[in-house]
Amino acid sequence: MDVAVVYETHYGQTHEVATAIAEGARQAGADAAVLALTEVTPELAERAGLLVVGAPTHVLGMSRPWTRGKAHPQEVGTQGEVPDGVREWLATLPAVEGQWRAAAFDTRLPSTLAGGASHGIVRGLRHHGFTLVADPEGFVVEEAEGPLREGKTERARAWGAELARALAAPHS
Ligand SMILES: Cc1cc2nc3c(=O)[nH]c(=O)nc-3n(C[C@H](O)[C@H](O)[C@H](O)COP(=O)(O)O)c2cc1C
Repeated sequence: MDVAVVYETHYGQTHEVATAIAEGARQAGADAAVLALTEVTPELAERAGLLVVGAPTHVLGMSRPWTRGKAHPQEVGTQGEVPDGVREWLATLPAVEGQWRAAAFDTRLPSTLAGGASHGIVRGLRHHGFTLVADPEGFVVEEAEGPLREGKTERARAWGAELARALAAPHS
């Protein structure tokens, strides 16, 4: 697999962006897969030519158990369980010493004070030794539960194609 687009989502918006990124990567000739956090093993993450990691912004950054609980109050009430988010998943990655490439994105509200989960994702990926091939991207949602702002799906496709082309370029 050339490109693995890994996502956390609670209302489906980040999944939608991840799907569009993979479509764009495929249009540019890459073999791309979209994977939920629970589907990605550290071994698979390490094998992907490019790991693209995305998550919703919660309280200016990556989600935490209590913010995920806010997004799933009915589940917390019944089972007391909140699925892991990208913050916990990043901690499971192996150290890869620079030879593996990655990029990060997030979804966020349309506010200058929105923050962005992608900054924390970038820090986590760098911490594990990944080389970032692009600046992080934020995709705006109109409301917490969506929809994506008009034009963002197209932007995600174009970004996916840019990433695939960066992957095809020689290692720098
Ligand atoms: C508890 C909680 C906190 C949030 N905090 C922020 C925030 O600080 N900044 C922001 O831009 N969006 C914030 N949001 C909105 C999310 O970014 C939005 O729900 C997300 O982009 C939707 O993506 P998803 O459908 O993949 O979960 C928050 C949402 C929740 C549930």
